[in-house]
Amino acid sequence: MHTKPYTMINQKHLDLNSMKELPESHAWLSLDELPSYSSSTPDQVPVINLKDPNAMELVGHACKTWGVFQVTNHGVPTNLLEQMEAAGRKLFALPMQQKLKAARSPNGVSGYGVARISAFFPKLMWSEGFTIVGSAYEHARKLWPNRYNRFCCVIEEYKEEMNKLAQKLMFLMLGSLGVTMEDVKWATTQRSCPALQLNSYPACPDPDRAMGLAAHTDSTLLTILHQNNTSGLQAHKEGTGWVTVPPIPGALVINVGDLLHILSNGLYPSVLHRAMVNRTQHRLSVAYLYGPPSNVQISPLSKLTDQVHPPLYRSVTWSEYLGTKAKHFNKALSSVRLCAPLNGFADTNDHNGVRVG
Ligand SMILES: C=C1C[C@]23C[C@@]1(O)CC[C@H]2[C@@]12CCC[C@@](C)(C(=O)O1)[C@H]2[C@@H]3C(=O)O
Ligand SMILES: O=C(O)CCC(=O)C(=O)O
Ligand SMILES: [Fe+2]
Repeated sequence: MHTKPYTMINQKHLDLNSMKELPESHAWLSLDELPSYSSSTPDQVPVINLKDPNAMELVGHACKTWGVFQVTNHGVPTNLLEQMEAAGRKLFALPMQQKLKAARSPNGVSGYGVARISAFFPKLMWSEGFTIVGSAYEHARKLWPNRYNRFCCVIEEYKEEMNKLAQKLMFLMLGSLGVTMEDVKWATTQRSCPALQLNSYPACPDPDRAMGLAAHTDSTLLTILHQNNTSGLQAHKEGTGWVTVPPIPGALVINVGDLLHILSNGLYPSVLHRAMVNRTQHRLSVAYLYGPPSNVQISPLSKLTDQVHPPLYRSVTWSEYLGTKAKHFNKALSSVRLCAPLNGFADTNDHNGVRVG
């Protein structure tokens, strides 16, 4: 019987795990499109113990200065993080043909596939992803016809714990701005429809020319990221450049997303981040993308605006913003901006200039 060589299932779904060389389709010309500044004191992403009596103040400061921080003592059981990681590992270890049974449809949100931001770049990324919005059941059944139950249970439990942590973080982030949960009633009264994004970055034969996940901001209020023990996540800080967010066992990474940027009227800028790959280790990450209920209008909080600080953004719903992001990618935030910044320069987060590939 004639069997086709397995690596190329279709143009976009190369089996990266079996590649001995970097194919041209994945060879990026330049990975460093944004400047890095040398500094004698290395700048490090803050690590915050959520049981610290000053946690609110520390969170506020981290949101203002970095837009990213790590949290410890967050209340999510370590064994659940381990189970989630194991579930992701099991999923990505399936044969490509099996994974493609749960492929994300061209206009769909959930399922297996390449990074959806690939459409904005001339080169492909060294990663594969699996997105879950709502129930994982339909896709899990296609992946494991007789044994999908365990996977679905872990996902549900993980989402439940992440939702609790997201609420806690919202309380701290808004509290540090002097805003109460009363001022944002939807945050406690209506449930949001978060997304879970599992990312797999196989070991790469030529990591200096490959990109795991290109620089982007998340469209969320906040994102909670669990990374395995392999580094790769980098955050961009104005005046510093790209900084690695090192894996700390048991800690979770928190990103400020575009909707919190809008809600805070730019006081908490969303963080530009990317994932790099390495030669020897397989990296795995799980992102919980948390936003408001999809049809709630999000605009700069009135407590944060006055005549001197006018609202900088028009109101948008999360679902509208996701559409804008899908169309304009890193220009989405400036596309909903009302007034030009006072300094006459682009929005701090207007990363239109990011050129890659
Ligand atoms: C809710 C969502 C946010 C997201 C688009 C999505 O519908 C589901 C996946 C999310 C993700 C994860 C990787 C980075 C990102 C930019 C992407 O392409 O898909 C985000 C999207 C986002 O935050 O806009
Ligand atoms: O893998 C990572 O560290 C980053 C993942 C990420 O940015 C995302 O899923 O939005
Ligand atoms: Fe992200």
